[in-house]
Amino acid sequence: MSVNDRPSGRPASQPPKPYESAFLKACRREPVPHTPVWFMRQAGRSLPEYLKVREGVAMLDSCMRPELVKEITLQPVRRHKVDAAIYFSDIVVPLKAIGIDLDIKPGIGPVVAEPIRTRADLARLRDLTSEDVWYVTEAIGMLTEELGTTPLIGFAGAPFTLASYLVEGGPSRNHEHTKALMYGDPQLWADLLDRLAEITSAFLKVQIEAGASAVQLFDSWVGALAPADYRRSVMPASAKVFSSVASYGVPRIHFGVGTGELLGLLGEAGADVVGVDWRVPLDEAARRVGPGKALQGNLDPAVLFAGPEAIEAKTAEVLAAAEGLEGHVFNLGHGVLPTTDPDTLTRLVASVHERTAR
Ligand SMILES: O=C(O)CCc1c2[nH]c(c1CC(=O)O)Cc1[nH]c(c(CC(=O)O)c1CCC(=O)O)Cc1[nH]c(c(CC(=O)O)c1CCC(=O)O)Cc1[nH]c(c(CCC(=O)O)c1CC(=O)O)C2
Repeated sequence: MSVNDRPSGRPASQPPKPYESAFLKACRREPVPHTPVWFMRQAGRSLPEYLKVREGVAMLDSCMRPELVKEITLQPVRRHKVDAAIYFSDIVVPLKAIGIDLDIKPGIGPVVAEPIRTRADLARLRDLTSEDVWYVTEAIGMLTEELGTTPLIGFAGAPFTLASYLVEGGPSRNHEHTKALMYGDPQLWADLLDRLAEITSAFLKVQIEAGASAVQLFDSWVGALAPADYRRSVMPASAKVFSSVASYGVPRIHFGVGTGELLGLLGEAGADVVGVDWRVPLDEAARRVGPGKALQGNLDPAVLFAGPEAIEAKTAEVLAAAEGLEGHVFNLGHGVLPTTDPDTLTRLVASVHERTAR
């Protein structure tokens, strides 16, 4: 059975639904009891309990063990009382699942053994089936049971960011091979992004059908592009991903770093919620995105190192800029930095809840 024709029904003993949660209401731009909060990278290296359960287990191996994924995903929900869980995985997991030879090297990030740069290489990007990622379905089944009314966010890397890892062979500052392909062979580039859009769509569908109640598409590196190039060379693939999951009716969040000039286009690609990094205040971001979308963000993750008074002041600034928004999900402007004191995160959640209680 392909991912596309899987029934979307849940088992007979249905877990309590997160539909009325503050997080999903904010995504739908409905009134909320308080501004919901979650953090990108809320699970992971900032938490001692994460470091403990990860001891001796390689990153990608940990993503393929449902019990461990469940435990790691729940850790920040228990500790910080965030309004949503994010499925513990990594953006390269679906590529690994279709047989791409890659690893996540500690201190470096994803490294691809044989980069994808020619038309012949495209054949290595086969379709993803739900069987390839059986552990995702199993982990999400367990998670939604335990989470009850707390929503679970599924996620995937967007075609451009995945292409950057595949073409460069690893993390890259300037994306020179990626851009060389994009500008130098537009047809091969379009075919590569379309292939990645198919894989990403299938991966998000698996997560939604297993019980994820929102999804976030991470286009982390797309801020490296000018708007005209984004519109021409990247937006069609990202739009294909968003439209492929539209019929499920779950909120679709779109996030990238350094995307101030692209915010309108990130929304236009088909997002219900646009994620904003710390470089653009939320009121200005709302003008750039236009009506009909919620925003997510945008405290600079480095502010969490500045001490309680500065954290409170910067939090108040973010909330003030968010005051007139149609919908606001509080988050950092990018992932939690690994050396962040987790207590600052717990206090931040409580502070946002207190300041915005209605
Ligand atoms: O700089 C680079 O290109 C490498 C980045 C890198 C990736 N996976 C990686 C690393 C190494 C590392 O973080 O040290 C490797 C990676 N992925 C992850 C972890 C756990 C952690 O951060 O402590 C780690 C570190 C592995 C370890 O514990 O040693 C898990 C992960 N990646 C991701 C997520 C989704 C999320 O952020 O909430 C999550 C789940 C977090 C959660 O459950 O709370 C997403 C991800 N992975 C990745 C990217 C690309 C861009 C970026 O990180 O800035 C992105 C998207 C993004 O954060 O913008 C690639």
